Amino acid sequence: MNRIAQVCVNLPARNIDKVFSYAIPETLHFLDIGWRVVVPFGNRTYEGFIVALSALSEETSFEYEVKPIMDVLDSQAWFSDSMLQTAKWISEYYLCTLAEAMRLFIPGKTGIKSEKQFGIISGLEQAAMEQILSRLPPQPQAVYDYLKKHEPVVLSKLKKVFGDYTEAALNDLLANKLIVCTTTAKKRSVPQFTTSVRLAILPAEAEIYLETLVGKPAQKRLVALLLQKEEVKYSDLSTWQITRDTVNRLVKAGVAENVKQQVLRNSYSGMGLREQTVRLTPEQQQTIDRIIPTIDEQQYRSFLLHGITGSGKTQIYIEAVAAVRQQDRQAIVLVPEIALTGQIVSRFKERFGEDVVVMHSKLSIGERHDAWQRLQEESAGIVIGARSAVFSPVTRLGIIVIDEEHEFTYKQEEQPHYHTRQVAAKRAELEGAVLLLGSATPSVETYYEAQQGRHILLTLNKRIDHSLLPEVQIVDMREELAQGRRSVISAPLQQLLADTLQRQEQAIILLNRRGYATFVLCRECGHIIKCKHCSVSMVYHNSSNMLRCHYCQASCPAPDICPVCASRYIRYFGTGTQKLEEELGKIFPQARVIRMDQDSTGRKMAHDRIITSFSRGEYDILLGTQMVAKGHDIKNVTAVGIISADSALNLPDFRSAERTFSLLTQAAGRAGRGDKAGQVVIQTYNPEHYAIMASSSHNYEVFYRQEIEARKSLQYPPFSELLKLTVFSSDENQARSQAEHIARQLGKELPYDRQTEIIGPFAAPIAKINNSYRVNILIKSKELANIKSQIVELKLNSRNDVLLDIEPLNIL
Ligand SMILES: Nc1ncnc2c1ncn2[C@@H]1O[C@H](COP(=O)(O)OP(=O)(O)OP(=O)(O)O)[C@@H](O)[C@H]1O
Ligand SMILES: [Zn+2]
Repeated sequence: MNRIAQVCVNLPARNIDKVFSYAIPETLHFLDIGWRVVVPFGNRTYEGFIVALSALSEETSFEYEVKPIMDVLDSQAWFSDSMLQTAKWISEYYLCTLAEAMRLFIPGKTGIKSEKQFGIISGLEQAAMEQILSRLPPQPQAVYDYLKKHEPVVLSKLKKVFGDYTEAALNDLLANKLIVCTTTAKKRSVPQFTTSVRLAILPAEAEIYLETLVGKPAQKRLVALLLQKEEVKYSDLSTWQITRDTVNRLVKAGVAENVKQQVLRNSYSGMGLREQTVRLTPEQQQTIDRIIPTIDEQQYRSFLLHGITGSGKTQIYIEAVAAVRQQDRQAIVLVPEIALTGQIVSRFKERFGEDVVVMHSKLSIGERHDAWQRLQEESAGIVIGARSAVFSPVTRLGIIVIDEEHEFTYKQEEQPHYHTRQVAAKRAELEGAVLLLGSATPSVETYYEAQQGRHILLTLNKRIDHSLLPEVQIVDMREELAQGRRSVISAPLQQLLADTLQRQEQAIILLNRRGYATFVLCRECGHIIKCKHCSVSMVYHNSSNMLRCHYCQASCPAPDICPVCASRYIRYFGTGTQKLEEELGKIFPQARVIRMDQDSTGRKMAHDRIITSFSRGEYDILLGTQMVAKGHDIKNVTAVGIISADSALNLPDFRSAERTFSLLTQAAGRAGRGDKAGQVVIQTYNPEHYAIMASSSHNYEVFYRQEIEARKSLQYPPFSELLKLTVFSSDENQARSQAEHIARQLGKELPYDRQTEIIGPFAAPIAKINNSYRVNILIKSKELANIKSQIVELKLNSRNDVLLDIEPLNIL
């Protein structure tokens, strides 16, 4: 033992953020920085990541006993140097523990599963032991006898045998010092293997052996088969009517042997490979000509590809990735939500076949592990996935593509609150790779950065095949009302749908509220039915006749009478997607309508199935929440209707205009992507708002110019940095007083720092979610560095009742 490893122990706790020293035993002499290992910690076993190594010298002294590393989890280092550095950067920038940051890079929360196990304490005097035991109830006695026979036994096994009273019995035994408890660690992702059988002797010898197998037809069959096929999988044995027994006999005789091979699980395999030749348009060619040379340089470069909807951005990504693969470097391609982007996956698969690995949130940990292993071993060169794929263990990164870079799903809404774009930039920078951001509606921050020269701006201004952007009509819903029309579907939209159906073309309708009625009110007493655990109203779902909370998923049967005044005048208000579906059915009884929202897409890949059958023309109208607006490329869609452009606009958030502009522009951009012209109807109560006007002319620059002025005058990002601090408590007063205390503490330093402003504390607009009250503090600063170090000093980052969101996308 002459080397010491500094290990980041993968502890769930937020209040322990340091590395610990462990000795590297002789048997694991090959260990190096980046390996995942198993280490003892306290009286348990944990996964750890080696972050540094040092030689053990005479002078080294430790405050604690240095224990040896117990085991390894992989057959090579999991973290490359740049992955490790990215993790360190994340922990400093987003104020989380190093373990939290490193966990992002592994499949599952930890690579090992540890479990308690029990054994009896030996060396007790028989008489003394029996005396103690006799004073205990029968259950502990039974457990003790069992342990004596079978020790060591893991907790789950004991529970199976002894049921509910297991823990109480164990506690009794532990308290009386009759048994001991330790933990065992098991690797969580057990690789899958197939076993096959093959000859262990030369074919010529086998031919001779075959002659000796008189009266043993099964063995004879197997030897003959092995001579012919070299190898037979265990799983195929039954097709030849050969049993395991027969195999075992031949193995015993030394004639055959078993071979174990690892199977890599891949749920997307089976997608076809089709050669395709695409001739790039001159615009596409010019764009790719600017990217390729930088890929050859192998230096960090960052591009913003601003291309209108339907301008062929995906093809640019494909060409850039192909250039990276030619250099034998690897690519990470990020999409907002994999379930909604089947099209991009299949286009990459068509071009690159098995070289593509798809990361999906519904993959099992095992499948994820295998996918990552293929990247690590470079048997695959391209990974496509949602935000977490930015952490893929590719060994030689050449490019990171972020499609639809403006999407909010790139921000993780849980601890640590990282933004994929920033992590990607950091990784690309550390590895000398290209970062390619693409969107028809770039985020204001990214576009500003491009203006400042931090990204090279590339533009695509034309749609493929000369198709035109759709014509957009804005319908003022106040006028509709003045004309006595109360339907959620305006006259112009109804006309557009009728024309579209008549031409046998297809329509997409966007309504950003799911359910049937969005609130339930008693006409008599005015009571609105709210969730018991959250401060929001319950939404009525007609398919189940239930009220449901969209925040905590609580549900209850829809009431017939008011729970407060017992009146029968219960009324349902507000239109959700379910009600809209019903309305459409009334107006267009012959139309085939399919709904897509969270309620209709619960099962695995349901999104994909809905989009596929809609694009095959099995439905006329696709209606749903914002997921219908995302990236689909369906040529026969010529009409798009937006029921309410205002739902995002009315949020008290400085990004509400940006959200509205991009949602409308993206939704409108689904129409007229083939050779038929598209038409769009946007319904609104704010027809003169600049976000709505700009989206009706698909004009990003016009929107951006107004928006950036507004941001500047209010000093919002990109002109400042934000930090949101949320205090949680089940007690409303406690949450508020804690938040006030924190605001005072942080405020003390501020007189010297004019650049920083503390807003709040204020109750979050939805003050209570899942029985927990939330009070926010928003900090706005030219430079957050000071305030961040203050937060660390006050240890606010390690408190369990405080959440920190650096550069929040949701300030409410
Ligand atoms: N060079 C080309 N020749 C012919 N067709 C092309 C070419 N490039 C792209 N396409 C086709 O044009 C369509 C639109 O391309 P794509 O989906 O990449 O657009 P996009 O820019 O990503 O649009 P959006 O931002 O709306 O998602 C696709 O059907 C694609 O197959
Ligand atoms: Zn609720």
